[in-house]
Amino acid sequence: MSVNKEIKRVTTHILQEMKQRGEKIAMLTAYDYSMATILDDAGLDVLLVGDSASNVMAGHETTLPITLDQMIYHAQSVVRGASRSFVVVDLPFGSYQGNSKEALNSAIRIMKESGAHGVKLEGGAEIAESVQRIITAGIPVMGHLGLTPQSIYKFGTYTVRAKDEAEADKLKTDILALQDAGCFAVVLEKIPAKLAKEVTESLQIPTIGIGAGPHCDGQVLVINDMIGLTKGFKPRFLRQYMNLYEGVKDAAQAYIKDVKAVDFPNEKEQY
Ligand SMILES: Nc1nc(=O)c2c([nH]1)NC[C@@H]1CN(c3ccc(C(=O)N[C@@H](CCC(=O)O)C(=O)O)cc3)CN21
Ligand SMILES: CC(C)C(=O)C(=O)O
Ligand SMILES: [Mg+2]
Repeated sequence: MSVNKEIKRVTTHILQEMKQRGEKIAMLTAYDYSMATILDDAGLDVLLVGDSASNVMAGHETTLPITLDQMIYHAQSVVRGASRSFVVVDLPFGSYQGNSKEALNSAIRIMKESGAHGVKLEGGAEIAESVQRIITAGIPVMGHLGLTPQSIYKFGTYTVRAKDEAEADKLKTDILALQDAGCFAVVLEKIPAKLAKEVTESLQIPTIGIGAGPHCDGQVLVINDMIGLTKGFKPRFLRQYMNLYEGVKDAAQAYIKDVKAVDFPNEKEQY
């Protein structure tokens, strides 16, 4: 028995228990080591290495261009910073839609090369076979329904999903398919709060909402959005906890001023 202080890692089992006792699951995205250390220390239950890295890290307009190799690089950095949080990694567009073997290979690469604890895939019944195959290999899978940004060109907009009955019925079928395939949780993005409540109550596994109301078992936001780094991005579902854009800009301008004025470095800041 090791005498080292044990760090109790959040597991999928703990997340199920949280749903059962009504404790909400707090999840945020993370893409790099420094932010992961802060968020892990703050007590986040789950860190998501989101393919939103394509937008907020790389500056792409959509999540489509980011590659599996790039996701693994972000995941490795986050895993090094997370001692307690459960780390989930998005399988990027093009790394799992082909067939279930491709999906399994991509999931295995993420687990083997990054040390993350689970993967997330967008889609419903059409990916259930892939989900099942990944879970059979021992890899925890999180689902993602509602607004699925990897299929943005099928819809053309980022508007709220499953507002009409047909789409809501499809989501209900899809989420059951994901639960039956063995997903440990499902992200619900931009769907009516009433629908999210209904499916959350009907499921055994936790739902994690983003723009899906207060009745989900947990919430997720993109870290850059909630600390106010993504200037001009203020959808209704977003709560901004700081304005880091202005904070960093002010700091940078103070630095410029000090450098130009030969105020920095001073006597104490040199050798
Ligand atoms: N920075 C960032 N935050 C995110 O939440 C995020 C990403 N990037 N990239 C990947 C996806 C895309 N997501 C999005 C993108 C747009 C809206 C959105 O609601 N946009 C506008 C317009 C919606 C409309 O056309 O009605 C809004 O103001 O609501 C929501 C989620 C969520 N993900
Ligand atoms: C918005 C969350 C759920 C996500 O998938 C991402 O950040 O990529
Ligand atoms: Mg994503």
